[in-house]
Amino acid sequence: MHTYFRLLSYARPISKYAFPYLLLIILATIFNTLNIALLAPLLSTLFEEQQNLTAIKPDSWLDIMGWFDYLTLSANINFGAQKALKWTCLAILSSVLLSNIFKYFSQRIMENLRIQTLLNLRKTLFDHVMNMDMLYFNDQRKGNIIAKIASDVQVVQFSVTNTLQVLFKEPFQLIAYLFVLFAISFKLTLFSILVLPLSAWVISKIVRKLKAQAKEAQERFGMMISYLDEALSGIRIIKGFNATSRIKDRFHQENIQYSELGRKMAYRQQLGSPVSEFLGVLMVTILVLYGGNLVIQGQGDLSAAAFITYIAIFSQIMRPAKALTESFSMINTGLAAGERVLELIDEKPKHEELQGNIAVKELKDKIRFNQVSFAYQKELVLNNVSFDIERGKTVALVGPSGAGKSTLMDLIPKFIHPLSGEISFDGISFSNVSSESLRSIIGIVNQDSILFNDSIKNNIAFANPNASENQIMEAAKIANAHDFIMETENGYDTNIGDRGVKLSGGQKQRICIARAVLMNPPVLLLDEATSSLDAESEYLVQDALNKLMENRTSLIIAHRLSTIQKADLILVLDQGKVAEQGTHFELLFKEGIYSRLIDKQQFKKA
Ligand SMILES: Nc1ncnc2c1ncn2[C@@H]1O[C@H](COP(=O)(O)OP(=O)(O)OP(=O)(O)O)[C@@H](O)[C@H]1O
Repeated sequence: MHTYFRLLSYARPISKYAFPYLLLIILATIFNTLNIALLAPLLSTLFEEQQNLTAIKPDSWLDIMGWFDYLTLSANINFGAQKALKWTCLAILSSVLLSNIFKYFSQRIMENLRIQTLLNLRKTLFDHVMNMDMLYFNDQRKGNIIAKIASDVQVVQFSVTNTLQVLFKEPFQLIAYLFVLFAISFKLTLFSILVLPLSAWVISKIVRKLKAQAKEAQERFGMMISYLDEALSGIRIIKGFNATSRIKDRFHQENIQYSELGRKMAYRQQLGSPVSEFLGVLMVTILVLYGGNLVIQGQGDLSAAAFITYIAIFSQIMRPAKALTESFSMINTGLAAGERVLELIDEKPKHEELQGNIAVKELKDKIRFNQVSFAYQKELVLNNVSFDIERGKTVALVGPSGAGKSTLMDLIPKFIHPLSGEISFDGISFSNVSSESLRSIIGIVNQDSILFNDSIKNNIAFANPNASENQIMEAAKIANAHDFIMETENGYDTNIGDRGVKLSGGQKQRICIARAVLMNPPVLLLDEATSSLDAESEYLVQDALNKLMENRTSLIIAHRLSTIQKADLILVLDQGKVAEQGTHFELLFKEGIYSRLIDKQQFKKA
């Protein structure tokens, strides 16, 4: 129940919807009940003996059936049977019309509430995911997150608001029907109320298992989205490795399992309806036998018309009862999805306390690493690393694969936080520096050029959406990208496809460089591409990078000898430790790891 109310809190302000909804639903219920209750006067108008009619005014206003009889009989006596029939029909018709008008507007209100919940919940989820720290995504399946935001939320809003609708509406309808039933025959209604809980018990037995199945199904769906995402983003590799049939098979297996679960759930869900229908008819039969006997024996004051009306209403009473039980079966699916959604909302960023609130604007002196260690799990990936990145200088990171270069670089924009030791920015501890301000002065140019399915213009202006066309063009010129951009179909407005598929490797890199040029950050983090480009493209990229690095403080994961040679400081990382540091010639002279790396020609001679 706690889950339910938490989910419902996303429909805030609920009072905005609740009061008008309640009012409309009460009106709709009254008129809906009236039009069935009017069956009795209709039948008596048709079948009553037309002689010696006397209309008796009922004693209490609560005796509605008595009032109906009184009014129709009065009409019958005063205007004749035909006119009375016309009046009754008109009353039924108006009542149906009014009930439907109120029902329609109540549904509109509920729809607004549904949309509001969906909007709020999805926004909260997405905002929350975007605020999580980078390591969170390490342990998460992307598909699972997508499934939660895209589909679970939909299930939640549907089932939660639907239950709300049923919970608000059907009890009123139930009470209204019961009220009329009691008005027709107290004895018979008392008898039937005793049999009602039986059907509720049988149905609850059927739906109990649904929640666990629903949860499993949603998790499977998340898995399927994950496979789909991996398959689509890795399509080139999959085809290249002739792995299409294996991937198809894996997806198919997942699809089968998901469908199987869906089938089991549907079977169980669908069992609810026929069972409750059968139980309903069973109860009506029992009533017909019992009540019919009362009528035949002339016991009690039940007329034939009242008895038929009674049966008509009683068969209707099963509908709200059925809707209630069905919505309880559906709420299980909703709650299972709700728990998955709330699980994500409750996930807290691991290092919230290290966000810091001192805003930095520029680097005046240096970024200092003082005995910094870091571990993703247990094993130290960085071990007591100390060095300075001085303003205006270029520091190159070199070392074998897995040495910890990218990890070290991720520490600077505070994507991850040191396990021990301290990083400081102009003497201010990183834990006090606001991540946002820090990131606003850091430009990142990555190996896997992250581009979005948008125009070239918008991709370059990503960090600076208010940049003018001229500024964008200038940046592209510095990044040696302007010429090829002009050759594309729509120039700067050309769409580059998913992750930039329509561009070559070198072109993608130059767009990323243009993006950094436009951002014009004082500090630059650069991961030099390892993928080989042709000589021409290589030259253009390298030239663009050189221009980008001019007059900036840069930390580079270097793969090119030319970059390394130019660096003010080279940091040789090995198994998480700074094995050597110095300039190119100092390190060559040492004849340590660095000179061996150079000997092995691990660097590109660009
Ligand atoms: N997100 C992660 N979760 C867990 N372990 C990680 C993660 N990223 C890297 N590692 C591990 O940390 C170690 C250092 O990795 P890192 O990527 O920093 O090395 P690198 O020097 O940049 O390597 P390369 O030159 O191959 O990119 C490796 O052993 C790697 O397995």
